[in-house]
Amino acid sequence: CYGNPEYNWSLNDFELGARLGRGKFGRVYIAREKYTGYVVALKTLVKKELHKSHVEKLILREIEIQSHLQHKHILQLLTWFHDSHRIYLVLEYAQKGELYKHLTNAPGKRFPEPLAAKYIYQVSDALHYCHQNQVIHRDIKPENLLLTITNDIKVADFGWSVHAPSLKRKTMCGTLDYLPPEMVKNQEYSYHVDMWCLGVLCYEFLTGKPPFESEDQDTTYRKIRSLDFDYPPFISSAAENLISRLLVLDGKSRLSLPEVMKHPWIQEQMKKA
Ligand SMILES: Nc1ncnc(NCCc2cnc(NC(=O)Nc3cccc(C(F)(F)F)c3)s2)c1Br
Repeated sequence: CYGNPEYNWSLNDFELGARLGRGKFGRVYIAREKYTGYVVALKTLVKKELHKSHVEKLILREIEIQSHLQHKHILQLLTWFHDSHRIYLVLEYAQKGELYKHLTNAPGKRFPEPLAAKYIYQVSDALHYCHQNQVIHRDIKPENLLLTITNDIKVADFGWSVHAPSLKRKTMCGTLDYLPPEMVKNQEYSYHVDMWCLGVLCYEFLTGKPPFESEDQDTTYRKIRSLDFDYPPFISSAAENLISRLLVLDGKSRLSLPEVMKHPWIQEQMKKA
């Protein structure tokens, strides 16, 4: 039966539904496990694609890391299997899908402060749990956050996460907007990279744009290294205080996650959420 760890899952155990999204390496479908009727998200990854981009090890590391993490704000990897062409990740289904779609559809492409604070709190909670398990996520951004039916955060896609401390280059990555200075300079880094990304995320939630966004990569790099960004007039001073204590060039001087969760802006705004 399905309880025993030796059961070999296969595509035959699932009825595939609509496509939920597509990534560079494959697609995500909503699916139903035939025996229990349990609804999941099925992420398919094309082996040839993974091989071409030399990321096979990353997917195995993701599976290894994810199978040890269990937290209410981390999207659960339920199981995985593969066939001749593909690797399949059987994931918890987040009913409200990708958070970035809600961000781009929001008025002014930004969240009201109470909602932004709630999300930052929940991402901080998930990251604190990861760090307690010696895992750095390294890729916190709106595209990797999902929302449940109750509008709560699920941190997803540990494809780039590593065990701390690390020097692993994040070679092929989408946007540079979230890269911390220590990674831009290819220096040794640790958990603090996630705090930097949290600062970038908070700024983007409140303004609709990441702080160092520019036309070209080099300008983005330069702005990150010189901390060249400013706050639009509508940002509250409490929010500005939190962001300015996360977007700090020296990783060790960034606010810790418990301090983020206790920050006055978070506490104040969550009362209104
Ligand atoms: N509504 C929804 N409810 C649940 N899930 C949804 N989408 C899937 C979210 C994901 C969770 N985990 C993921 N992991 C990877 O993608 N890993 C990945 C991918 C490529 C390469 C690599 C690597 F090989 F480079 F590491 C690793 S995607 C949606 Br929409």
